[in-house]
Amino acid sequence: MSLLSLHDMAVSLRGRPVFSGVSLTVGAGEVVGLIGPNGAGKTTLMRAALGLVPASGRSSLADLPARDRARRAAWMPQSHEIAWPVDVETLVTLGRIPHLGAGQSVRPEDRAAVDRALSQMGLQDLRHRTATRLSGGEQTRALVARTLAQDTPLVLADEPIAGLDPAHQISTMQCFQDIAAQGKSVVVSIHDLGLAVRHCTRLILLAGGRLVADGAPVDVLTPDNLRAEFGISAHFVDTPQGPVFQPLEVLR
Ligand SMILES: Nc1ncnc2c1ncn2[C@@H]1O[C@H](COP(=O)(O)OP(=O)(O)OP(=O)(O)O)[C@@H](O)[C@H]1O
Repeated sequence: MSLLSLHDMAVSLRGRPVFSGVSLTVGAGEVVGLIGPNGAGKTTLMRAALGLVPASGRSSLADLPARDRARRAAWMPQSHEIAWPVDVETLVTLGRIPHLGAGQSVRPEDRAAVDRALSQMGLQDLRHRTATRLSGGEQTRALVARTLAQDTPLVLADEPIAGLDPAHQISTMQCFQDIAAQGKSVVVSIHDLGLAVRHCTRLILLAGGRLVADGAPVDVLTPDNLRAEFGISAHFVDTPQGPVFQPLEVLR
């Protein structure tokens, strides 16, 4: 079952091409890491997939009415700033809006989804704290929880682990794997290639205005791709504890 299908997508911003010719399909049960150097177009690609930025080509999500799209895909933007001084529980409950009718109050199943999301992000003790007064990483976790509470088949998250401590980076990626094990899928832009190879089932490398590679981490993070697109060398080995990837040197 396809949860997202992009065909020949291209975006130009202020007359400057960002990328073109991007086609891909995300099926059920995937954790897809969207990787590429700064400015490669990862954010723009996810926003185009959601219909949030004008694009040519086709996205299976972009043309849906906003409410239907919000029931199919949850979006966590790159900016982890929280605008309103509401408590964490209220913030996370906002993720349930697409499931509620106009004027309908929160139902037991919405509370259950909120509780589950708070627990997945380890936020139970912070649920009554004012979200804007949390630390940066705590605010990020609250926003991930809001995205999870939306309980959609697909999650698109833009650098959701940026700014988290190592334990929360790992547990957030593991949470995405758990979601995938339930048949949902996650597309996550990520700069930490070490965590990407350990937790993503598939990597998509965007660079130089095109989709350079799409496949298993070992097939995408080849020495050639690392040199040509990131300008680095790396140590990448399989160990009994799983794959270990360590960037080593800048090559240019
Ligand atoms: N509103 C905008 N107007 C003009 N150009 C933009 C706009 N937003 C982004 N761009 C440009 O589009 C390109 C892709 O940006 P994008 O944020 O998608 O990259 P990214 O891969 O997510 O980068 P990063 O890893 O730094 O977050 C960049 O060159 C950026 O300068």
